[in-house]
Amino acid sequence: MSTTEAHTEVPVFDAAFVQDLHARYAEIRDATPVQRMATPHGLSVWVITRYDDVRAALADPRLCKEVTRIQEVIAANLLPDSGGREFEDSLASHMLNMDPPDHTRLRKLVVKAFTSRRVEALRPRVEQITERLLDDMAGQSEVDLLDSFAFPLPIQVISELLGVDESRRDAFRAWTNVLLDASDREEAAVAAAEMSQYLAELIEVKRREPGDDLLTALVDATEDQDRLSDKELIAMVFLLLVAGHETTVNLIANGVLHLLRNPEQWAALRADPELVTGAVEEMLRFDGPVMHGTFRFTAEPMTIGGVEIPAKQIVWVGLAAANRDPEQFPEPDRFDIGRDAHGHVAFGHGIHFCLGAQLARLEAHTALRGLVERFPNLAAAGPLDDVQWRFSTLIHGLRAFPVHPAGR
Ligand code: HEM
Repeated sequence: MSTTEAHTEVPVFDAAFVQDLHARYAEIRDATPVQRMATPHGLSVWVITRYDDVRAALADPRLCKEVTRIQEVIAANLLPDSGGREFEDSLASHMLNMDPPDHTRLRKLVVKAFTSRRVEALRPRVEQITERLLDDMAGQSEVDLLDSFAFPLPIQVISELLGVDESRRDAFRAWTNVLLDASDREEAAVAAAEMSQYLAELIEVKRREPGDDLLTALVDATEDQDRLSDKELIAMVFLLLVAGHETTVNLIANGVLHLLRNPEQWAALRADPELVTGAVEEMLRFDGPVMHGTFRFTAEPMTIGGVEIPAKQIVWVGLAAANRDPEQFPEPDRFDIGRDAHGHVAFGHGIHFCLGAQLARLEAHTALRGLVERFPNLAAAGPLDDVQWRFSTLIHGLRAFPVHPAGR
């Protein structure tokens, strides 16, 4: 069967699929461990949906990420006449798009700067920002939880950590949305150019005026007389900012959605806010913000879950599907903050395991605890069964989440 013939049959990963994500992935997982799909841009991909296969794939060096080959692999997997967009590569030379030894080298340098101590030192500031946002919500009968709380908290934290000034924060949100969502090619190119220019300026400022911040530490980070080049620094800061903008936001909002859909779980958390640690792990497992691992392709033909995949094929490692695999998590579609969610793959696995996991957990714990203590009667302002999900091939997040902070 030729690549083109195969596409007439394959399911499309589109807005309707995302709207019903977990049920659709459950059907696929029951039917086959690896399913061929197409994106609305006409890209052909293979999706891995079972937990064991997902873990194994994330640790398998035959699944490559090499940035310099992305363009070639994408071009080879586009349907004819798809008019698919080119990959924006000006910001793409970061470690999440690299294999060893380049990945190892960059990760070592950033780990030196992004230490546990630096993250832990942020705790009082994260608490302060959370308190201020909750204060602002207190006087209002209805707010969008995303705009008023879930977005500004991680954005402010990562922006302060890297030294992005206040006046550019809205621009950052707009740029990252354009680059991550299914948006048009010209718009993405403009956003990428504006963002790299701003990042270059920011790095220049830190060179002239070093501070006690992560960006200065990244500029200064050395290992065996090695350091990050300007291009690597720009791509690294871009990666940290995007990861810091698009992930924790949706962890908080998706998690609160499921807590409100399961009022007995919200009541349990309200009665004992110490349950917040387990609640956040279950939020990550049940509906984490990252649906698939990022771009990977087969360096050579390989067999996953008994399915043969030829070389140079794009593979989506289905984190969201794996986290609902009944073989790993009994009754996976039951949201239960008391369960042992240990082993979930919401932060990935292997050499690319999320570098920001400690920061994300710190933010989510603080946010959730603050919310349940301050607004124990928090209630959705719209029907909870009828929420709208954003269309993205990577991020699972709500378009809006109107709530009454003090209850109905
Ligand atoms: C709930 C929040 C978050 C989730 C669910 C999440 C998830 C992930 C996942 C799944 C990966 C691996 C992707 C792959 O293997 O293809 C990853 C990598 C990464 N994440 Fe996160 N992330 C979160 C927050 C953050 C934050 C706040 C930061 C930084 C401030 C961050 C920085 C990174 C970086 C730098 C990598 C690349 C690591 C590497 O290539 O070695 N993440 N994240």
